[in-house]
Amino acid sequence: MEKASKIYIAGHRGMVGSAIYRKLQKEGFTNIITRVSADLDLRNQQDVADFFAQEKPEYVFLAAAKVGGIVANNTYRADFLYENLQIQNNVIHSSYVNGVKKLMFLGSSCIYPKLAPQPLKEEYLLTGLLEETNEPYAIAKIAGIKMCDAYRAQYGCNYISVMPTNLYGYNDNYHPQNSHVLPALIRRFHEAKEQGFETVTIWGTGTPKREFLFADDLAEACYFLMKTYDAPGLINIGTGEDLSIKDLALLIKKIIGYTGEIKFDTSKSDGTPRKLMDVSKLHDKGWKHTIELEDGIRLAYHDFLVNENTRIA
Ligand SMILES: NC(=O)C1=CN([C@@H]2O[C@H](COP(=O)(O)OP(=O)(O)OC[C@H]3O[C@@H](n4cnc5c(N)ncnc54)[C@H](OP(=O)(O)O)[C@@H]3O)[C@@H](O)[C@H]2O)C=CC1
Ligand SMILES: C[C@H]1O[C@H](OP(=O)(O)OP(=O)(O)OC[C@H]2O[C@@H](n3cnc4c(=O)[nH]c(N)nc43)[C@H](O)[C@@H]2O)[C@@H](O)[C@@H](O)C1=O
Repeated sequence: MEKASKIYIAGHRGMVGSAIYRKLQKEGFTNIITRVSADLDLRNQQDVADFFAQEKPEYVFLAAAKVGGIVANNTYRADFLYENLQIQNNVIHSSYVNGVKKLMFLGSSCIYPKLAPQPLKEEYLLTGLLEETNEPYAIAKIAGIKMCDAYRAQYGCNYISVMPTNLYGYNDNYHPQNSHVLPALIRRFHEAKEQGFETVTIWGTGTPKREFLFADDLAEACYFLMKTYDAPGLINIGTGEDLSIKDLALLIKKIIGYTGEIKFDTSKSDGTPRKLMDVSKLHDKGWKHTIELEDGIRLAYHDFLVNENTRIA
């Protein structure tokens, strides 16, 4: 990628897309194109075809998707399948039709079988049943990986698939029901502290383990891989370290300074018991994360506070 290369970031306003946008701007790229969903609904095949024919980007970061936590995934099963298939089919196909040199598709760690051996190696894909709560989303993501590989096989497209672990950071989604666990707990502990609630309720048993990568670290990895990785298949992006939801809650409780009690609502699903990524393939290529969890949570909490008054949901 040259500094004047025409780069399209699909989903540039999202947590991941905005982190990639910041990274490319910091690196001095001068020809980045973006569209908000109100102006270009990526579910609309003709509008996407017209956009690509008109703009002809050379590089594409596909960070647009319908994204949410375990309850959102399990509630809007049809939307997670339909919208993500539509978005990725349209962007990947229109990229091929218009000669995009390289495209990066963002998948997710949920593509792996629920009970696969840990840590998760890339070759474990499709070796077992998926976690029920986010199967629609996972099926869509797996289809995206296979579509990139199929367009490489048939048309020679250099379209790569990267699998991030759970992410958090600036511009995260703090919706009380639809968000992921880390932003959800930042908001819940903050509001409990501000309003003097005696207890904070965590969903599930607190025993599942999760790995968390700061979104700006992910953007660094995406930039690194867009420059250096040209292979079919998939590559994991994570920290290689995980912790239990209970320990995550205790860490966020400490950082926010909440002094009440924690309760567990075991009527809510735990989801996958563990999904620690094996990141040796990425480490062997020369990239490692730099932002550790406690520092990252402090940065995310500050961002939450700064944007608290303008938050819609
Ligand atoms: N958050 C996480 O923990 C993880 C995320 N990922 C992946 O990273 C990518 C980005 O996730 P994240 O940044 O968290 O998500 P966000 O919800 O923060 O951002 C999603 C973006 O997608 C855009 N979008 C959604 N639907 C449409 C549509 N119909 N047309 C056009 N744009 C649309 C939105 O655009 P607009 O703002 O203009 O409406 C938004 O900017 C996704 O592929 C996700 O699967 C992978 C692993 C973990
Ligand atoms: C990135 C990844 O993210 C999702 O999978 P997930 O990691 O299971 O998602 P989650 O962050 O929502 O939950 C993690 C764990 O945390 C527990 N938990 C406790 N209390 C809250 C809580 O208040 N909110 C949420 N959301 N979870 C909570 C929750 O019960 C679960 O045990 C999918 O999008 C999947 O497709 C995917 O790609």
